[in-house]
Amino acid sequence: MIKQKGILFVLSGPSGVGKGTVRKALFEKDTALQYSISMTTRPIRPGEQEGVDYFYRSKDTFEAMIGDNQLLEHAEYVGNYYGTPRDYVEKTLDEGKDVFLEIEVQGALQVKANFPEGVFIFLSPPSLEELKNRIINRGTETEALVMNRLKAAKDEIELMDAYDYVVVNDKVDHAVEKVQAIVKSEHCKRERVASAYKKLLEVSQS
Ligand SMILES: Nc1nc2c(ncn2[C@@H]2O[C@H](COP(=O)(O)OP(=O)(O)O)[C@@H](O)[C@H]2O)c(=O)[nH]1
Ligand SMILES: Nc1ncnc2c1ncn2[C@@H]1O[C@H](COP(=O)(O)OP(=O)(O)O)[C@@H](O)[C@H]1O
Repeated sequence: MIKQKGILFVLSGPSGVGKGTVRKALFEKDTALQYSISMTTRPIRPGEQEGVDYFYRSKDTFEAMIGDNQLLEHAEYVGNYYGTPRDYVEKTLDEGKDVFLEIEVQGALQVKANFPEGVFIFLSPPSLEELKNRIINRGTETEALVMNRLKAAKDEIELMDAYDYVVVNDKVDHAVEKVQAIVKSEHCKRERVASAYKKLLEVSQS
């Protein structure tokens, strides 16, 4: 019997909406999802670790990887590059394990164009006012960068339609539960399709 490939889940949405927070809370629960660690040219922040939060690389190294087609997608976001190493994703899906990406909107749309069978989840803020508060409270950005990120967020929210699911991040626990429900439902859907396919083959062979 052919081994089934894993499912690619993509969590995306504007900066500051809580993607990182929701993803970390999701991975603290018992989950079989495999997180794909991204590569970035942005400086490491206090408390972050190489190979845990990101692979931190120079602009030259990043551009060489783009040239070698080693990234599944990449985007320039507020002055820095971010990208998903292709090898890890392909190898893990081939092993039958689900992969989870947490990326910004331009990158998610590139993945969708190349990998339409993925499951695309848009994490939405309860309001733009709350999004602004979250970015300011996080305290990682200067005032000019906060405004940049908010401007980007308004454009990104307009792209919500391209996603399979929208999850509002009102409370972290609620958002995590909704993402878990999506993962479960996608597995059920796949099992139903696989079992219907198996039955059809049995009928045609009898
Ligand atoms: N396209 C793309 N975006 C990414 C990737 N990794 C992280 N991002 C996104 O890049 C944006 C900026 O990330 P970061 O600098 O860590 O800031 P923060 O998420 O706002 O704390 C966020 O929206 C991330 O989700 C990636 O591999 N590809
Ligand atoms: N549901 C929520 N309610 C209140 N604050 C939140 C919620 N989710 C995330 N936050 C806070 O918002 C800020 C941005 O979250 P973060 O996970 O860094 O966003 P992103 O990864 O989308 O840029 C952080 O300070 C985080 O603690």
